[in-house]
Amino acid sequence: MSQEQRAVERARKAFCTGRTKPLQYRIDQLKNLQRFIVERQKEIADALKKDLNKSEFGTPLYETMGLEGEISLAVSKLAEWAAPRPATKNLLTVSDEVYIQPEPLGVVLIIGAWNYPWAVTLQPLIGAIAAGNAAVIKPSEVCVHTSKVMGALLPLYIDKEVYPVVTGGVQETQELLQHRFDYIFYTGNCTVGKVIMEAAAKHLTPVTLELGGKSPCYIDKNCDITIACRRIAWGKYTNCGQTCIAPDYILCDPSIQDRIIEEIKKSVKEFYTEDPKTCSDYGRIINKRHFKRVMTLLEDSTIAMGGQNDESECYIAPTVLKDVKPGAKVMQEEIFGPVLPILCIGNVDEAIDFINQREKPLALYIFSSDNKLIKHMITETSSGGVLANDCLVHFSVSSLPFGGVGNSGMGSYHGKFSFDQLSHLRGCLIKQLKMEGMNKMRYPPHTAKKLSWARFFILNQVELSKLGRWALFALLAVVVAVILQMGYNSRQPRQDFSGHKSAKISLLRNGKTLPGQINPNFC
Ligand SMILES: NC(=O)c1ccc[n+]([C@@H]2O[C@H](COP(=O)([O-])OP(=O)(O)OC[C@H]3O[C@@H](n4cnc5c(N)ncnc54)[C@H](O)[C@@H]3O)[C@@H](O)[C@H]2O)c1
Ligand SMILES: CCCCCCCC=O
Repeated sequence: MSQEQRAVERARKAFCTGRTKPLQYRIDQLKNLQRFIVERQKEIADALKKDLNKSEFGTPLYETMGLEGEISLAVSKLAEWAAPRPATKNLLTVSDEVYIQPEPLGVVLIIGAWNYPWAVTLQPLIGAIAAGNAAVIKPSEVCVHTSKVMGALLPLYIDKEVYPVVTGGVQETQELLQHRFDYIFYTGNCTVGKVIMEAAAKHLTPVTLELGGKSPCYIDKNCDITIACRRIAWGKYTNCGQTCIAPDYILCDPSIQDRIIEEIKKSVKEFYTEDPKTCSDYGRIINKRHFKRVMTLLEDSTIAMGGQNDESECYIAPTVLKDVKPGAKVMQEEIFGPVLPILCIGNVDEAIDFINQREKPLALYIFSSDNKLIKHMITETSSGGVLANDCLVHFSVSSLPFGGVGNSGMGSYHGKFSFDQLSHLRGCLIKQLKMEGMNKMRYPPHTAKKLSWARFFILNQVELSKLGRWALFALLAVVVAVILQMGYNSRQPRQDFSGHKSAKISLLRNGKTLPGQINPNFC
C-alpha cells in the first residue's frame, strides 16, 4: 500500500470514529497547532531561510503571526460558529423549528503552494480542524526544506491519524487525487488548478481553488505618490515578488510615470539598502526554473530600475520596467518575481477597460485620494478582492473572505469563511404532526382556490420582525381563521364553492395593504 493510500485510509477511518466532532477535540487540536508554531519557530524559520531566503523577522511577520491570529479567533469563536443558526421563518413555518446546522464534510485534501508554504497550507487546515473534518496535508515539494520540516514535526503535535502529512511531488499529488475526498482545497497556479478540478469531478468532490493571476495596480494622479509608491514597493518586492496578490503591473497617466519610478527607487533603497543582494530582508527566487522564466519576461521591455541578477543565487534585483506595451512578454503571464511593469493609460475609464478586457484578477489595487473614483472603479470591475491605498494587507483581515473569482479561483476562506467553506451548512426544518388543516392547500385535489391560498402563504415572505404589533396580531388572527375554516371544510363533502360567500379581505404584504379577492372557502 502506498503512503498516499495509507494516509487517506487512516484519515477516513479516524474520521468515521466520530472523534473530530466534539468541539473540545477541535479546540485541543487547534491549540496543539498553536503550540507547534510557537515551539518550532526556529525550525520553521531555518527551513524558510534555506528555501526562499526569508529573514528571521520576515517569517513570523508574513507566515506564522497570521496563523496564530486565525487559531486564536477559531478557538474563541468555535462554539458560536458551530452552533445551530436560526433561519428566517415565513407564514408556513411560523410555529416550526427552522435552523442551519453546520456539520463536518469528512476528509479534506489540502494541497499547498511553495511561496508562503506555512501560511497557505496551515491556514486551510485551521478551517478544516475547526469545522470538524479530517485532513490529508500535502505541502509543496518545491519548498524542499519546509516540506521536510512539516512532514517530520507536525505529526508530533496534532493527531497524526486524523491529519496525516504526505510529502512528495507531482506523482504523489496525483496519486492522492485518485482517491475520494469530501473536499479538496488547492492553492497554486491556474494550470494545475484545472488538473485538480478534473480529478475532483470524477468523485463529484467540491473544491476551493486559490489561484493567482495578474493583479493590476492603478495609480491616480490625485494621490500622495510618495506614500503610494512606498506601499507598492513593499507589496511588490516582499518575498521577491512571489506573492499571489503582489501588484503585478502599474497603470497610470504618462505624466506621473517618472515620478513613480523615482519614488519606487527611494523606497527600495530605504527597505533593502543600495545593494539588495546583501540585504537579509530581500528574498530569492525559489529555483532556477523560475529564475529563467522571470528573466525571460524582461526581454522586450525597457528597464528603468534594477535588472541586475545572479543565476547561481537565484537573485534578481527589484526591477521596474517603463513604457511597457500590452503585448510585451511581461504582460502575458503572472510575473511572480520582483519585476514591476508600468503601462501608461489615458484615464481611469481606460484603466477600467484594460482590466475588464483581461482575466478577473485575484486582487485589484487602487491608489487615489478621490473616494468617488475608488468606488467607481470598484463598481465597474471585478476581482477576488480589492484594496485601495495599500497592498497585501487585506490578506490579514480575518473578517474579509479571501479568494479569487473567474480565472483567479473559486471559493474563499479566512476566519469564519474558512469554517463555513469546509462545513456542510445543513438546512433543518422540524415540524410537528399538528396543524394539518394548513396543509390542505397543497394536497390534491388541487383547485384554483387552494392555489390562491398557497400563493398567499408561500409567496408572502412576511418578515415578522418588521411588522408592527397590531399588524402581527391581525395577521395571526387571519391565519387562525384560515386554519379553523380549513378544519371545518375538511369535514364537509367536497364541492365547488366558487361564487359562494366570497369574502373580500385585505392582507399585509411588506407593510403595504394587498387587496385580496381571496375566498377562504377554497376546499
Ligand atoms: N490564491 C492564493 O491564495 C495563492 C497563494 C499562493 C500562491 N498562489 C498561486 O500559486 C502559484 C504558485 O504556486 P505553484 O503552482 O507554482 O505551486 P506548486 O508548484 O508548489 O504547486 C502547488 C501544488 O500542486 C501540486 N502539483 C503541481 N503540479 C501538479 C500536477 N501536474 N498534478 C497534480 N498536482 C500538481 C504540487 O505537488 C504542489 O503541492 C501562483 O500562481 C500564485 O499566484 C495562490
Ligand atoms: C501580509 C501579507 C501576506 C501575504 C500572503 C499572501 C499569500 C499568497 O501568496
